[in-house]
Amino acid sequence: MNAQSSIPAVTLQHVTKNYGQVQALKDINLTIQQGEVVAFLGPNGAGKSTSISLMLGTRRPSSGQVELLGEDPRIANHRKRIGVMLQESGVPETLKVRELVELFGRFHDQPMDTRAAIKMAGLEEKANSRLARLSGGQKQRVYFALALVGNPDVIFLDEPTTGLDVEARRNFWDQINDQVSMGKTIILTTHNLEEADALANRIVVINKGEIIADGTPGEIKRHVGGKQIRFRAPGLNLLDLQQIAQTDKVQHIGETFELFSMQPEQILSRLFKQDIELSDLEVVGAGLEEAFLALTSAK
Ligand SMILES: Nc1ncnc2c1ncn2[C@@H]1O[C@H](COP(=O)(O)OP(=O)(O)OP(=O)(O)O)[C@@H](O)[C@H]1O
Repeated sequence: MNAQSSIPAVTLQHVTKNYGQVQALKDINLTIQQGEVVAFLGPNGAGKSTSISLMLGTRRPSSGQVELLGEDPRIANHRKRIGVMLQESGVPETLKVRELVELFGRFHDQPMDTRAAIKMAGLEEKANSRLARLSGGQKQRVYFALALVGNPDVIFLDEPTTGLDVEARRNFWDQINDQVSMGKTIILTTHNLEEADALANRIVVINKGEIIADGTPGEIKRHVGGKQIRFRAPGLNLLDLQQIAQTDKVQHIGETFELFSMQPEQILSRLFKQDIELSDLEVVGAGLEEAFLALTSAK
């Protein structure tokens, strides 16, 4: 590792951000190394966009320290090493795709060839179209090309696939994964659990301004307990099951009970000992969605 790449991409130390009475971020501590692909995952209003804006230096923390590539994020020189795809881009819609990509490339010292950036974003057929004539999904690709064209070391993607259909989303994931395989640092925000799982090697779960989990997708899934148990038991009520299972992570959906446990065998054995009749029994590995729900509802 050379000295350049040993500098973290981002550090946040004891960072808080208040908007008037609203405490959007509460004492956040986080280091993202270069080469990591990190997804900020959280519900609406969790503080994801605020975190990104602090990392980009477009907002200042109320207290604490933020560094981008080892320096204050507002240092102009550093801005040349980052690529940003925000939800609102504000770029002129009268320009053609090729013109826009070329223009953005000029803001950087070592831009990519315009054609290469257009190809990477899968926009070859639209290169001569004006932005105003593109669909929402195609515009998102243009914003992606604009984030890439400067050949950045660190790429920020704020909800990159919101509003895309399943196929467009998967195509977009392929393009993001191409950047991952080139060793770029990628920091993205998403509500989409499948997206975090598909792209990131680290997921930071944020809720109500606090980091409530930070790990690989596998670790996040394990955080909630190893297995999901699902069954029907007509004679059983929720409180009794919570007592038998010794957990309150139990849900009653229609006639089906669902619970999470690291020791599903012990719970099942206790249920059988009490002669509780179960039907439609399933024991499966807990998914990211269950992990996320359990994490955010625990707070
Ligand atoms: N400019 C602002 N003025 C006042 N409050 C704000 C401002 N921006 C964000 N907030 C508040 O700060 C909190 C965090 O918002 P933020 O936009 O960072 O969340 P988010 O996780 O990105 O949400 P979403 O997924 O909905 O985009 C919310 O309570 C929000 O209402």
